Amino acid sequence: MTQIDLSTREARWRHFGSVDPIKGTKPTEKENMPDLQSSKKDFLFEIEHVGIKNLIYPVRIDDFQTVGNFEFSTSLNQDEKGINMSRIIESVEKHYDNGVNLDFESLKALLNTLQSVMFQNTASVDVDAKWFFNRYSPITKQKAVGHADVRYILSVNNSKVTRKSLGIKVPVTTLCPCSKEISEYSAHNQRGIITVLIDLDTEITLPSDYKDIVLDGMEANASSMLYPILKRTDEKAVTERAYENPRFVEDLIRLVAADLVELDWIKGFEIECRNEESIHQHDAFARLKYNK
Ligand SMILES: Nc1nc2c(ncn2[C@@H]2O[C@H](COP(=O)(O)OP(=O)(O)OP(=O)(O)O)[C@@H](O)[C@H]2O)c(=O)[nH]1
Repeated sequence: MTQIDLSTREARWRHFGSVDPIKGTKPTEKENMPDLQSSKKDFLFEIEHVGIKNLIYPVRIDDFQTVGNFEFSTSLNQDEKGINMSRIIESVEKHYDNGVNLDFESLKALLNTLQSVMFQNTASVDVDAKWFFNRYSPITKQKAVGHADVRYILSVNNSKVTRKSLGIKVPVTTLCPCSKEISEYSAHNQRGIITVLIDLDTEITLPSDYKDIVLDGMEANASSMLYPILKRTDEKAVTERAYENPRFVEDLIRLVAADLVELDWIKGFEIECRNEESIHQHDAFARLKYNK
């Protein structure tokens, strides 16, 4: 076998089939490239939302750094072919400081940047992230880090906020009331996953702990909330609390709704609880929607 010198990357690439680029005929300088997106004529329809989704970017929630999955969009007029999508991430970068702050004020500032660089009246963001927080065990008060999923949806039209929504998803324990009622002893319980999507009043200033208030409404109404650390005294308390507070999926969403309905900064909501049943292969669920 003839010996080929494969000591450089280039030599190895060639060896594996790489070839030189062809001498092209199209311009390579930006100023000479056609800007198709910016071409103007009648494109039949205006578009409500055009943008990017599944953009994974670092975010900050309270003291924790975490990861956001973003959808950003703007409107597009009938006479414009396309948006300049690279400007979306350029706008995100303008508001990036060791992560994008996940709160409504910071997202609004980001949307205002997007509106101005895109020359569009409306802009929207829909972002999901893991929300970490300190959680203390119920009796021994041992601290650990718990988490829920949080979602922010914000839309602006000119200087007006047209949609402001908060979503939270958290797992809890639900103990079956029927099983408790009919059995000589014990009761089956399961992991319930509660999801709320709340339509917030855009005119009312939110309390600083709005996320915690909603999370408390979701967890405190369950048979038990979940804890990262439980010592024996904690485990006894959690087990007995669940037995004392049995909940169907229907009970739980109604009790969460009763808490949310009292809050004047909430205009409406959708709540779902899905129980991963421990005595079935299927799940049980209940969902309700309420507008004040
Ligand atoms: N509008 C549009 N852009 C797309 C689509 N698919 C990919 N692109 C993006 O087109 C982008 C490049 O276009 P622009 O953002 O307009 O780049 P540019 O014209 O050099 O940017 P500006 O100098 O800000 O005008 C890339 O970021 C691609 O991701 C699509 O379906 N529609």
